Formats: sequence, C-alpha cells, structure tokens
Amino acid sequence: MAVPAGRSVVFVTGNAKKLEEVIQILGDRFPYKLVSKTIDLPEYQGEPDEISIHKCKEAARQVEGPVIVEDTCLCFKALGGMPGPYIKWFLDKLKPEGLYKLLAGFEDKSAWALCTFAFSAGKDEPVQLFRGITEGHIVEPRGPRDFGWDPCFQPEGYDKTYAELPKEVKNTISHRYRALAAMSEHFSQTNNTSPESKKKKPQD
Ligand SMILES: O=c1nc[nH]c2c1ncn2[C@H]1C[C@H](O)[C@@H](COP(=O)(O)OP(=O)(O)OP(=O)(O)O)O1
Ligand SMILES: [Mg+2]
Repeated sequence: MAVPAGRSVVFVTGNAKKLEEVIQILGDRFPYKLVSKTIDLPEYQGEPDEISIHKCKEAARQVEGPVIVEDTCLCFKALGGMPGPYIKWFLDKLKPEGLYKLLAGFEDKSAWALCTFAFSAGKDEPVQLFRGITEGHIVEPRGPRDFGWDPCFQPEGYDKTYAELPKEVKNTISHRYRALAAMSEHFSQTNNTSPESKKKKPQD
C-alpha cells in the first residue's frame, strides 16, 4: 500500500511526548511527510492488534486521508500480560510507584513494552500493523517523571530505567523505535521497489 506522491501522512495522537519521540526517531528516514494532528481517540478494549486496527480506522474516518496511529501496552509477565493496553488507566490511578507495588506479591518482575503502529491509506482502506517489543523489568521508580511509566521500566541489559537513560539511548532500543524501524523499512521498500509507486512519484 503506497501513498500518492506529494501526499502527507497524518500521525494522530493526543500524546505530545509520543509525538516528540516519533519525530526524534524518524528524523528524515520516513519517505512521506509526517504531519501531526491532536485528536484524543477512544481507548478501545480488546487484544492489542484489534485495538490498533479500530483506532486507525477511526482516525482515517476523521482525517479522511492517510493516517498513522500508535498504541502502547505495558505487559507484566506475572499478570498474564496485564495491564497491557489498559496501562494508561493503571498509570493514571497508581502512578509509577503503584505499578511497581502491583507486583509486590510476585517474584517475577519481568515485563515487556509493546508498541503497535497502524497505517491506513484512507477511509475504507485496509490497516497495516508494525510492532516493536522491548523486554525489561518493573523496578522501583527512578529518574525524571516527564513521560508516563518510563521511571519504572528498566530495559533488559541496562541498569537504568527508560527515564534515567539519555533520550538518544531510549530512542535506539525502545518498543517505539523497533516498531518505527519496521514501518520505515516497509515504506522505504514500497517506495523503492514498486514500479507503480515509482511512476507515481517522479520527484524525490
Ligand atoms: O514510551 C513510553 N514511556 C512511558 N510511557 C508511555 C510510553 N508510551 C506510551 N506511554 C504511556 C502513555 C499512556 O498513558 C499509555 C499508553 O496509552 P496510549 O493509548 O497508547 O497513549 P495515549 O492515549 O497517551 O496517546 P494516543 O492518543 O496516541 O492514544 O502509556
Ligand atoms: Mg490512547
């Protein structure tokens, strides 16, 4: 699925920190012009893939053009993957301290962050998903409080939490980085190899 030449893709999110990271990570690696639109899309329920598809279709319906959305889950192994897509509400009520305390009765503090980007070329078009996972542990919160559950997630192989790590480091190992790498790769290939998209994209 390609986007016609000269068209931009709208990244729909209500989260300014997410947008900031997406811009930092993508730099100029994404073949389309990315514009952002602040819409607080509904928080759907279900499995992560279903949620992202639903969210993307709603964004495409509202924007009436090519859109990208992203949904982030934080999954605790001891809790069978919960809070998962419901992490936003857990974080809101419990804060990073409470997320750590949630695992007090469990020895296993392992967790994974899952990021799913969803793309649709427009209303009534299919949705494509790109996923990224980073494994780690839930720890007692450490570091700045500027982004969500970053203070209580310590990625595998590091002795610092996401919040303590320099942004440049988080942005090369994160769930979001991995999902964006998959998405950029897909679109670079579509852009370079499809004869149809070459025809439609004379400049660039
Ligand atoms: O890298 C991250 N590091 C720390 N916290 C994070 C990260 N990424 C998302 N988060 C938080 C935001 C929200 O509390 C929940 C995901 O919920 P999620 O619905 O995907 O985000 P959101 O509602 O804030 O923005 P959006 O309008 O794009 O749905 O985890
Ligand atoms: Mg949301």
